[in-house]
Amino acid sequence: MSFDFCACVFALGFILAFLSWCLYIRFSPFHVSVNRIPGPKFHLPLLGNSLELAGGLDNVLHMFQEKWPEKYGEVYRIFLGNHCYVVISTPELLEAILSSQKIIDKGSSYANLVPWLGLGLLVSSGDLWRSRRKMLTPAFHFSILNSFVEVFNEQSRVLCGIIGEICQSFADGKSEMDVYPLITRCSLDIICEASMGTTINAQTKDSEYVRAVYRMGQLIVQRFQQPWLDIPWIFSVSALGREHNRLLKILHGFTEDVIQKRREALNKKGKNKTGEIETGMRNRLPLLDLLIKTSDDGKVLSNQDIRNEIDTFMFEGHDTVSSLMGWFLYCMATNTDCQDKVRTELNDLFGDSERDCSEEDIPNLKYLECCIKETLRLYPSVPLFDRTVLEDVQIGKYLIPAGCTVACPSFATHRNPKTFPDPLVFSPERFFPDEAVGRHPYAYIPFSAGPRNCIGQRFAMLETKVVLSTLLRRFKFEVSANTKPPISSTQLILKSMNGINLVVSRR
Ligand code: HEM
Repeated sequence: MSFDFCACVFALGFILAFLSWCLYIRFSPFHVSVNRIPGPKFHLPLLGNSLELAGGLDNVLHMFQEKWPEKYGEVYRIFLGNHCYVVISTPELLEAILSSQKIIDKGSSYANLVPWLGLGLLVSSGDLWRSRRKMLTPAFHFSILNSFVEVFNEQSRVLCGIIGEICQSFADGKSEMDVYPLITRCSLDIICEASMGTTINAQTKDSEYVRAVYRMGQLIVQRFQQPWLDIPWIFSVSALGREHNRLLKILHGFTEDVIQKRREALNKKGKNKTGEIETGMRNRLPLLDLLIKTSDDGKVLSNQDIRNEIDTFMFEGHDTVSSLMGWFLYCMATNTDCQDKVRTELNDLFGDSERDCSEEDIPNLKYLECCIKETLRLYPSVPLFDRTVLEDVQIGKYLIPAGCTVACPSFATHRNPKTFPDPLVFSPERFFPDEAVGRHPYAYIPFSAGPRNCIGQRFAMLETKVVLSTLLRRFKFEVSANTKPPISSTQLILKSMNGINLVVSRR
């Protein structure tokens, strides 16, 4: 066969395949439904519309939450690979999705988390999720949460010590620093103690485990950017895949070791008269103790089940809180009038005293709470989360066919001028009770909403109030005119691509 003939057959085959593809995405029942939803007219096989996401991680945030909603509206659909995402930022339609007891399964974007987190609470679905959620809810009872205030204070003091030392090393007691890594290590120490009852001293010591937690977060995002790594054998032979497996060993090894030691310690301490395990830690009940207690020696929960839940809390419970605290300090530094108002509130409550922030102080930190809420409006730690639709569902005027993923872009939802006038202005007063009257409950969803909302919401609010009030009592935060502002980006969590660089000085 001549070369020309082969080239003709190939060209013809290509044209036929292309035409079939065009017919398929125009007339298949699935596409007939999704094509009624606004979105790009065409998408490529295997790639979908992913090419539009090319560039840095800041572009992913920009396309999903600014460019596409601007172009297509509050409901649009997009193909990533061959998968259809329906992105919804209308509060009424978000309510229909998030309050549903049927649409509770997570989308395919969570798959990369499974090797590390297994089928822990964040990733699991159906009855497994229902039973675990019920089992874990008591761990977040306010009486247990309040017992962690002591840990929040201890770690806040360590953080202040570290920041104070950096400031002191400069003649004018003022230093520009990236506060993000410092805050992250503080929240890691806190979540480790709360979930495992173990101190890792991430703030003061180098640790293989801490390095592995950091690196795993980055690696999961890198994997999203390289869709060919979704093919298991390619991933397993790639440099990233080999590193992934090495990190998994460290992460799982650490958690397994802690579980084993804690089990032994609890067995030694034995049980008190009421059958409760005595932890020797006053009222403090790390999540691990609850899980070991519930496990009934492996009959209800295996060691791996326990590990999955602990790893989930380590993942969900530190990066989200660090993101919030980092952006909060940035908002304070750029809105000094608000920083002054928080400080006045703190002065009224604590005066010059160096005492800890107690659980009784928490309800009095009203303006601080509004500032935290406003930070989460502008910079929601989880800027996009999703649900898989297992059965066709009518949402507003659109039929979303089974197999689609519905994405909830809290970042875009929170910047909608219809619900939040002058959306880019930092205004904590929006959360004063009078101002919030009449606002749709699903217009503000930093912790998601409905049955699959964040189980750690109260924990996070309590932790951030203690840590941030302690920081603002001791330090002043400003921005330097010469430093570039943070570039927000989606890295599962909303992070700055260039750190959070602030000028910090002692008060
Ligand atoms: C500022 C802090 C936090 C924010 C903004 C936040 C936000 C969220 C959001 C939006 C979800 C829903 C995700 C989805 O549907 O895919 C979620 C779920 C979850 N969060 Fe948080 N979170 C925070 C802190 C925490 C903390 C401190 C913990 C643990 C102590 C935690 C544990 C979880 C878990 C286990 C889930 C899965 C719940 C389920 O599916 O039933 N989160 N969080």
